[in-house]
Amino acid sequence: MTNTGYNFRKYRPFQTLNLTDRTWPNNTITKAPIWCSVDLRDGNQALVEPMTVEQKTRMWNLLVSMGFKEIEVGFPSASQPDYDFVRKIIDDGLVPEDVTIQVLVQAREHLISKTFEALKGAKKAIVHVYNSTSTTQREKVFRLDRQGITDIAVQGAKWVKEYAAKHPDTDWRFQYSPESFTGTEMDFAADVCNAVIEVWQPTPEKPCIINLPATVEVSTPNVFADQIEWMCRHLHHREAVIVSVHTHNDRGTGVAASELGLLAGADRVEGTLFGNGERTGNLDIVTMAMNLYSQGIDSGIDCSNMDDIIQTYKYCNQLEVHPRHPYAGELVFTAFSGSHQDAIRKCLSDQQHESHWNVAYLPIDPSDLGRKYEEVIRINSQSGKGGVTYVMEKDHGYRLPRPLQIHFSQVIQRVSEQTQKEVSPQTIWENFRSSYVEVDAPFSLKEYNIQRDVDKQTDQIKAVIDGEGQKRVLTGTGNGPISAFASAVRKQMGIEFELVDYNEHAIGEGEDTMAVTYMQIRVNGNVCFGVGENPDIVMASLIALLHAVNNAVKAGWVTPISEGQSA
Ligand SMILES: CC(=O)SCCNC(=O)CCNC(=O)[C@H](O)C(C)(C)COP(=O)(O)OP(=O)(O)OC[C@H]1O[C@@H](n2cnc3c(N)ncnc32)[C@H](O)[C@@H]1OP(=O)(O)O
Ligand SMILES: CC(C)C(=O)C(=O)O
Ligand SMILES: [Mg+2]
Repeated sequence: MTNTGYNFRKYRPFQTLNLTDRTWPNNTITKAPIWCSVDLRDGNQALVEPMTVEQKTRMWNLLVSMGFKEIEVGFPSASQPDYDFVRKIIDDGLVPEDVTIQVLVQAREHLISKTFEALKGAKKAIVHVYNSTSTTQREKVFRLDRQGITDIAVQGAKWVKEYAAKHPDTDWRFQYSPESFTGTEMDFAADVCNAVIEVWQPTPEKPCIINLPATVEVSTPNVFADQIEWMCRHLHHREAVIVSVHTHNDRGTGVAASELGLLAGADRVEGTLFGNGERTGNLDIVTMAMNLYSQGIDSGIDCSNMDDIIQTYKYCNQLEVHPRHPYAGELVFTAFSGSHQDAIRKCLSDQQHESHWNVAYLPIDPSDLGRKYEEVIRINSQSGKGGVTYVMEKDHGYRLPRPLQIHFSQVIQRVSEQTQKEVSPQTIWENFRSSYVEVDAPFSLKEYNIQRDVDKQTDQIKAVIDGEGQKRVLTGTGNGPISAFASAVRKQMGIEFELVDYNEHAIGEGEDTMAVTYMQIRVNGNVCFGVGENPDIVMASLIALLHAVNNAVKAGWVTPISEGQSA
């Protein structure tokens, strides 16, 4: 039943910006931005249970190891764990020389004072002060006009500057965010930021950061890009200002908005691993970094141990990573569908001849992220011959000829339809063996002997076969061992068949090398397959032929005669 409150008329469209001379659509991203992880602050403040100091330390170590050079470590004036954590990384010397810690604070003096107390002894730090500037917040929350909101920002900027001056041993940098920027009129956003910039008087040598947040994502990313381009044009001392974007994901386009923000002139992005953060989350830095990586750009962020990153993320945030999460999810490199598997298998086998990664359906090489190729192709009822063939070759070294690929994939298709489940590589292997390799009934080959007549170019075979309670000695002649054996089977066992296809290859190495042979026969219009393996290639071929014959007998397509009967 429809919920009567469900009414789109309750909402109005987002405001766009009339920026007709926008330049960002013509730009491309050619280098990584300055990254700032806000996992320990924005991510943390959105958790059901905020991180303990121990969890924060684990997350910190991960972020440092991944290569982040700017890390917002908390809101130390807000809570004891945040304060204690900041003290811990400073007192225990856990901050590498090339990493700058950042902390967030409201534009309120007692909180700023506490923040500087928390940072005592830091070699360098970014103090990030914010206040809300949007129309809604001005009217409903702060009940102040534009001037009143500007005064809060300017006062906050002054306090930050004054407290910094009292602690000259630290190399300070300042950051300001007009919180709820995307809900703010652009002229006012620029005015507030410029007022703050004028207080700080940044220089190119000592720039400040103006961070423009989509605190709530309210528009399509192109509108956000217009806003960023407009701000970049209107900020004072642009050469001394690092423009940063901080996107959230309310409309599901947090990554797109940050990427377009870079096209529009931003220098820096704030975000979190896998996008953990308020409501629908922040910009997902893993995705954005991997998007760059997959374009041949050094992202500066090391995601090569993706499973370790996920483990730490889960432990610290008590959250899961969705199986479809870009680059990281358990299923994102997996193809179940037949045509995808076929294309992947063909591209992978040709990849060695390519100068760059060129594999259909796989935007990057899964092994770059520590993922195994076993995860790439998995088999269910949507899979065709490509997937089964891939598993047989990748896991076991069996290069099935095309007709057998088609036949065997139908065997596996039936298994998956019956079980209505994914078919594991182990089940594929067991079915392969029971269908073609371990088919020693009703007949099995015990021994054989070949005599070659060099003049006539023929082979005469004598083969001993067990089956149906008797031992038979078959003899036959042909232009090779297989045709000699085939002739003996036809004549002495009364099994009429046509040899359709024969393939073989070696498997294993050195003393363990085995011949694998694939035999396809036609019996009364029906196709049967057999596979033989043996160190001796002739033996392997004869076994394969007998396995194909056994399959025909088992299917009831032919009835062998007993010894003594004539064919
Ligand atoms: C978009 C973001 O992610 S912003 C970051 C949000 N993160 C957090 O809030 C997490 C940590 N925060 C906290 O624990 C608390 O907010 C504290 C401890 C910092 C402050 O708590 P409180 O003193 O109770 O204040 P609270 O945050 O509720 O703010 C209420 C008051 O501060 C004012 N205020 C809120 N934000 C700001 C700001 N950025 N600058 C100046 N004043 C502010 C409000 O107008 C309100 O004033 P009023 O009491 O006169 O009506
Ligand atoms: C504090 C600011 C930057 C923030 O997290 C937001 O606006 O989303
Ligand atoms: Mg935020």
